[in-house]
Amino acid sequence: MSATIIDGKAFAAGLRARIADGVTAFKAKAGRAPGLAVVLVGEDPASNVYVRSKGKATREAGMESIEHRLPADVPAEKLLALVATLNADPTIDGILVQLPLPKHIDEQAVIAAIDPDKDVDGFHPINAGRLATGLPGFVPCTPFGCVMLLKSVLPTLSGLEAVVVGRSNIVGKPMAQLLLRESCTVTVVHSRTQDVPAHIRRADILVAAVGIPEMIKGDWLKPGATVIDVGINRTDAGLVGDVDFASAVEVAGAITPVPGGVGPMTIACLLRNTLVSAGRREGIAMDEATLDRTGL
Ligand SMILES: Nc1nc2c(c(=O)[nH]1)N[C@@H](CN(C=O)c1ccc(C(=O)N[C@@H](CCC(=O)O)C(=O)O)cc1)CN2
Repeated sequence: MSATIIDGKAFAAGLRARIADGVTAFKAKAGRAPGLAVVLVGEDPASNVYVRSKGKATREAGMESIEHRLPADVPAEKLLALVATLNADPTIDGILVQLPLPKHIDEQAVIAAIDPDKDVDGFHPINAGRLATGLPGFVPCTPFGCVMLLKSVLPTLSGLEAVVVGRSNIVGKPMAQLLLRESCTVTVVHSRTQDVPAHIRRADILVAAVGIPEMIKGDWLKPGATVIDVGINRTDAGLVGDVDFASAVEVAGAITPVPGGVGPMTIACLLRNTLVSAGRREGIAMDEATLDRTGL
């Protein structure tokens, strides 16, 4: 048996087209484009690529992209002052500080300084609390994209056993919350978990976000499971996920590839959150049901 390959690149292209339509409608009503400010500190090569891609995708969707690049040794106060300026700017609907930040800057303090209603990354503790308590807010882009991909291949998530591998604030924890919101039975596996394969073998849905190249093997999977691989690991053999694709594709029912699976959804969902933010800030109802449609 060979699994269905979940084409995140194609799904993200469809979502971005719906966002572009939404932006056109927003502009006609608001008389301005939604604005996304992205802040990059330092010269991390991967972050550089992601920030460039975000700017390009933002402009292609018809939005305003504002980029701020600060040197790696910038004092934290200067970064916090920039965030305060962006918070106060009425033309900015979304603020994103690219992670990771250099070691001398307290990431949590920077995230907490962003206006929660412009926090299109969904990382602010207020948005984490809103997600945990079922209130409307912003959901982190990567897990949000994972749920969209899951819904594109599964008729319902309700009642399914879901295992999330990894407990980061960016992916693992919000992913678990989102799956709970979809009425899954959720287990979070992490570095102290005993007998990880035994947990994974129970999973109808597996989300791997651990950052260990090809850690999860095909014979750890429940046959027919839906596998979402969030890992992006650069190895001598190229870019690989957290799941050993070659063995997993023979056992899973559906699986995301790396690259071309979850990654493209991250930027598409960022654009989605920015458009929704602009709509909320201007009192213009955006059709979230259409934006979040799960068919291609
Ligand atoms: N403030 C944030 N920082 C970071 C986030 C985030 O959501 N907000 N996520 C990651 C990096 N990231 C976006 O910032 C990101 C990662 C991967 C991709 C992507 O499209 N990946 C491609 C492969 C691209 C490659 O060759 O590297 C794929 O998987 O197909 C987009 C965005 C950490 N920081």
